[in-house]
Amino acid sequence: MGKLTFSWVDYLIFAILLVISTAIGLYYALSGGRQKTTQEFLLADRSMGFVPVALSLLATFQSAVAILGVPAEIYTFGTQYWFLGVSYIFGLLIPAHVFLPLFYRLKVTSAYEYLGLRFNKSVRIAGTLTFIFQMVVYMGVVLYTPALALNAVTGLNVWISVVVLGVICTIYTTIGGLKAVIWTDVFQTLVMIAGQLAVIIVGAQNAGGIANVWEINSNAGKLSGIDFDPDPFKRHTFWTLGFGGVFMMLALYGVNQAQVQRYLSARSEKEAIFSVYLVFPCQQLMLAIGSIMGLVMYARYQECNPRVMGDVTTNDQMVLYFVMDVLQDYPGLPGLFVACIFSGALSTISSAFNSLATVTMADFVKPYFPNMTEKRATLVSKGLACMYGLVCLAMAFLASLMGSVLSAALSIFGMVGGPLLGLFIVGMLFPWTNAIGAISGLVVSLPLALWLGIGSIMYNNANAGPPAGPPPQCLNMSDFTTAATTAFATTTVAPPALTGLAKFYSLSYMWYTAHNAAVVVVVGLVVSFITGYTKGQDVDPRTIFPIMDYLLFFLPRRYRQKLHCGVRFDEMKIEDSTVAVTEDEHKYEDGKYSGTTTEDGYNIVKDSTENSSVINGHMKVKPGHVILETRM
Ligand SMILES: CC(C)(CO)[C@@H](O)C(=O)NCCC(=O)O
Ligand code: NA
Repeated sequence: MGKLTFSWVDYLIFAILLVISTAIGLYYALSGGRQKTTQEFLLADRSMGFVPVALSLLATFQSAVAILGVPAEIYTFGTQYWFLGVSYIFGLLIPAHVFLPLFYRLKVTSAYEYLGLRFNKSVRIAGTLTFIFQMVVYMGVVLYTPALALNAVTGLNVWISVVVLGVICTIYTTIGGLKAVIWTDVFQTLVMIAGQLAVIIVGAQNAGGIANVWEINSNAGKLSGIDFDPDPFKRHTFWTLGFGGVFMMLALYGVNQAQVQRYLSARSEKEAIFSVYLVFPCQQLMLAIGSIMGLVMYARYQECNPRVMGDVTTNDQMVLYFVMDVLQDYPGLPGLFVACIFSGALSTISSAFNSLATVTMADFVKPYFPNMTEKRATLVSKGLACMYGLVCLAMAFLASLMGSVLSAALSIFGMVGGPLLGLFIVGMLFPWTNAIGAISGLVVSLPLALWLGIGSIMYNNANAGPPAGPPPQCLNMSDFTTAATTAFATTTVAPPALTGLAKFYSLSYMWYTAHNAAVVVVVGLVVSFITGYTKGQDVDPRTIFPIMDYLLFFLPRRYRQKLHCGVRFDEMKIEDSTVAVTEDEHKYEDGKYSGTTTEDGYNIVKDSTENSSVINGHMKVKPGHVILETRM
């Protein structure tokens, strides 16, 4: 197979992507508040509507890794992976209704401020460092993947792509702030969808129509039924994907700063929740597009696997090989597809730069320089966004060491995102956890997770079987060799039973997040009870999620209250609300609000009123105000 040749139309389309992305950055550098405040640069002035927020949420973790990885996965192993879509239901509902409202209530800028409010400064810093580590490693994979794949099929130098991507992205992120990041995400998402649809349409046409594609895959047994095998060591089953996947989604959509920042950039909490709802169909669409492309690929290569023929050396090159194969005669389309995979990468690393700048600012700079001027703070934020861009370039070198990129990326989410999710879960659901417990949980879980994850990657690389996929019955191919047949024959040999460490390493990577988060929770609770657990009345009720009220909603209030373990949720409710004070309810004297009923029906019995005031007939409860006692 020759290298993919680009016509001038292809170059033009690719150039348009880069020019429009940079132009959006320039537009937001010169309009609105001109990126002069951190509110604008890091939080888009909290002015975004739900549609751009949703598309941006979608684009953050949808990079060239998924675009190249999902079809290759489906092509090789059949459609089982598609069941990951099941996990999106709870994987998005829980972030929308548990994590998001909590961050809004606490008015944080960095998600890890929560850890400071719930535990202490050390836990907050540990959380932030974990996040930085996760995103920096992930960025390396995201930047390197498209560059490597492009190199394989077009001969374009890997480091040229890496530098073009890194530099363009650093520029528009640094000058345009979060508004530019979100609007380029919107544009790039559309390019991603267009590029993949073009390949599917042309590919399906060549294979005799989509119905034919479906039938070929069906006859070959590629359309997997639901696999209910509970074995957690099996890579993809209904449980690993549909259940383990929920935890991966929680780590990404619940507590990852990149996404939390998008929630906070929305006009209102309602608008933010709505954007998460809108992510659901979009995410399903992306998964379906990737999966169908895998099926179309199979239909084309059912009789002759390019991997076995030696034309393709890794699974990650399959998609580009296929694109080159079917789009060659359509000038412009190869360019569109390359624009599509670059869009995937750009929209991910731009989110990463901006969120990394935000946490570094909020968790490391602001607390130590509280009097910094807004002008200087914005300048520092821009410097940070730019610095992370350069770090990301360096990380691309490291990524060249990983195996299959899709499982590598998802493993990173679980290896580092899992322990981080665990910190939030043990904080939000278990009031007894103290700071020592939380830190211990992280300190035990993270190394264990890295050992499991890296061990698994190394073990699998060392024991990688011959290429799987369609049989090499390339009888019509002149370069068919017996070597290929021999290579293929070994795939049918049953894998040996695994024991000891090998068994440990073979835990499905889809369970990583859940497993690693669970380690934090168990260690966190055990250590808390050994070192003296925190009493319910001593934690800030705003940092706890009253899960019992939801699980046991049918119980009468007074029973449920007993299950609050002393956490003063009722006070929080009033602190958060505005109390309606009608004429005849003005029973209070000298600023005492006793006898007042709040809007949600609580009767204030006792309070401390120094921080309260009556505004337009409403009692406004200011931060710091404590309602000492309430009754329903
Ligand atoms: C994160 C999910 C699973 C969410 O659908 C998906 O977008 C995905 O497989 N991402 C892989 C990582 C990446 O594309 O960078
Ligand atoms: Na992306």
